[in-house]
Amino acid sequence: MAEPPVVIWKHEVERWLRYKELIPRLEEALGKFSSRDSAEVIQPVRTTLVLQKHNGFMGLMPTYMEKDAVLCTKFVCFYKREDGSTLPSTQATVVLLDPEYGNVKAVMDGDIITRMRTAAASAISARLLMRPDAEVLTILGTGNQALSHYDVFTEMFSFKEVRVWSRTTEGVERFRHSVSGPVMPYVSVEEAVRGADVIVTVTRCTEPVLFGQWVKPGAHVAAVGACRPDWRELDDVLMKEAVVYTDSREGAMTESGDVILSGADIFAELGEVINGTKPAYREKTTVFKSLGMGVEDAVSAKLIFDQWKVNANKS
Ligand SMILES: NC(=O)C1=CN([C@@H]2O[C@H](COP(=O)(O)OP(=O)(O)OC[C@H]3O[C@@H](n4cnc5c(N)ncnc54)[C@H](O)[C@@H]3O)[C@@H](O)[C@H]2O)C=CC1
Ligand SMILES: O=C([O-])C1=[NH+]CCC1
Repeated sequence: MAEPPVVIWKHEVERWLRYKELIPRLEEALGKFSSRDSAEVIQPVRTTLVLQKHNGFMGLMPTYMEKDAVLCTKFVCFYKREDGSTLPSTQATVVLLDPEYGNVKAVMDGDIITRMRTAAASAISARLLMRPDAEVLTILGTGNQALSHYDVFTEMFSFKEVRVWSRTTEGVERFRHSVSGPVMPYVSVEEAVRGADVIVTVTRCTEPVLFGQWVKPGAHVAAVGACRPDWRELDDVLMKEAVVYTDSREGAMTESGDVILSGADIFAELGEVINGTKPAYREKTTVFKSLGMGVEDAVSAKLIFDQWKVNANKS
C-alpha cells in the first residue's frame, strides 16, 4: 500500500534547495524539454483560469519525466495587485506523485521553489548569453523575485556594480536592507539601466518599463514579469532589435505580451542553446523571455524530496 503523502513546508524547502545542486539539474531539464523527446519530458503549456473577482489567475503546471520517474504539478495563483496591497502577488503549491501508482508522495510549499528556479533559469540565460566582460547588473523591481535574482546572480557572477530600481525610495531602501551585499539604489529606470551589461526585469508591470533606446548594445536582458498575453515589460524597439530567446516557444507564443504584441521573432529556446542546436549570440543584444515551466518545478521538487528522504531516514 502507498505511504501517506508527506508535507514539506517552507523552512524545509529552504533547507534542501540549493542553487549549487539546482542549477545543473535545471540546465539538463531545459535541454531535455527542448529535445521534444516525450520519454524525457511531457509538459504542456500551463492551463490558466481567470479569477476575475480577485484580479488574478490560477496556473496549473503538470509535468511528466518518464525516464526520471517524475510526475509533478504546480498550482500557482498570481494577481495584479493594487499599489500598496499587502496581499501576496504569487502563491504556489507543488505536488509530487508516483507515476506508477498515481498516489501523491509529497505536497510542498511552492513559493521558494518558484523564486529559486525562476532566478536560476535567468542565471543560466546570463551565463550563456551575457558578454564575458559584463560588469554592471541592474535589477528592475524589488519584490521576491528581485531578491532571489540578486542572490543567485551575485553568487554565480562577479559584477563590479549591482543597481536596483523601484518606483519608490522606500522600495529600494527595503531591498538594500534585505540583501547581504552592496547595491546602488535608483528611482529612474533610465539612469539605472544606462550602461548596464545585464538587466533583469522582475516587476508586476503591465505596460513597458524598459525601453530599447536606453539599453547598451550587446546587453543581456532576462525578462521575468509580464506573463499574460496583454502584459508588457519591454517595448517594441527592444523586442525587435534583440535576439529573443525563451524557455518555451509554445509558452511564449501563448502567454507573453512582449512577444505576441511586438510581433518579434523567437530565435531559440534556452534548451536549444544548451543542446548546441542553436548559437548563443553573446556579442548581440539578447532577451531571455521567461514564462516559467513545470519541468523547472518538477526537478526542484525531486531534488527536495530526495534530500528530505535521505535525511528523514537518518533520524
Ligand atoms: N517567469 C517566471 O517564471 C515567473 C514570473 N513571475 C512574475 O515576476 C514578476 C515579479 O514577481 P514577484 O517578485 O513575486 O512579485 P512581487 O509582488 O514580490 O514584486 C513585484 C515588484 O514589481 C513592482 N511593481 C508593481 N507594479 C509595478 C508597476 N506598475 N511598475 C513598476 N513596478 C511595479 C513592485 O513594487 C515590486 O517591486 C510578476 O510579474 C510575476 O508574475 C513570478 C514567478 C515566476
Ligand atoms: O512559472 C510560474 O510559476 C509563474 N509564471 C508567471 C507567474 C507564475
